Amino acid sequence: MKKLFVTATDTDAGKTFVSCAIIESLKQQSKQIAVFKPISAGCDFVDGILVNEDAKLLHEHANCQQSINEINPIAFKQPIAPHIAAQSEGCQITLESITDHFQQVKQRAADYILVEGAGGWRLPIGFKNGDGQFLSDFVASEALPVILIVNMKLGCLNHALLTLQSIKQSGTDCLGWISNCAVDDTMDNLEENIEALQALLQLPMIAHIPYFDSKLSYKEKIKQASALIDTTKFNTL
Ligand SMILES: Nc1ncnc2c1ncn2[C@@H]1O[C@H](COP(=O)(O)OP(=O)(O)OP(=O)(O)O)[C@@H](O)[C@H]1O
Ligand SMILES: C[C@H](N)[C@H](N)CCCCCC(=O)O
Ligand SMILES: [Mg+2]
Repeated sequence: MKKLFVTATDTDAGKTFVSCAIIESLKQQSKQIAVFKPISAGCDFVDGILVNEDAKLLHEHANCQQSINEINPIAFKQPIAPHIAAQSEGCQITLESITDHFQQVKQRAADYILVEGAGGWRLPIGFKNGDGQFLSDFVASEALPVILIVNMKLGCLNHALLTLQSIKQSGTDCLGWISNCAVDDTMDNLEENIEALQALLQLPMIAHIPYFDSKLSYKEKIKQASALIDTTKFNTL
């Protein structure tokens, strides 16, 4: 069973969008894919349970018959930093609970487990005796290979390099990176920025995903994006 952790330079960089494209690309190769979005913030009540849009999208694309609750066990209503949402509800997010929930996903007969982060790499989950705890600690403890999504906009070079530095400091392997135009295709010198990232990150490039016009349906955008994913980069897993 291969595992992937999808992180990004920031929230709204396209982690869910690219995750769905990766899943579709792997499904083309008849793979079974389970998914995990351990923590979400920004949910609606559906039939009495908190449902997050990312969890719904991952549920729609994955093919291991998981429940929404298995995919996304820790969910908060407010679209804010999850540890703050937890505090305001009088609870705490713990590494142990994330690890416990992940055990259930690992029982699935899947070729791949794709895990989507929340926010960026160093997402705080809480503080213990003055020390921060981060979602990246879970990734390191499970030794999940990381895919870094870079949202191509001014400032992304610094964000991408800091993120990779921190991934390496965690002792975690970064499998490759994906450039994603999540907002539009109008970044000045887009090509030169991609070249700079290739030179500076020194990571396999798994895809360049352009901005897909908002007139297309989400399904159609994902279909087109999935054709751009170079899944041969997963062969080393
Ligand atoms: N290449 C793209 N073309 C068009 N729209 C995109 C593209 N990438 C992302 N988007 C859109 O940008 C928005 C943010 O993307 P997404 O929700 O995947 O970000 P995220 O990193 O998963 O955010 P979060 O931290 O909340 O999980 C979504 O509306 C998504 O459909
Ligand atoms: C609500 C949003 N869409 C994300 N799911 C949560 C982003 C948390 C970011 C925390 C931070 O690094 O400041
Ligand atoms: Mg997301």
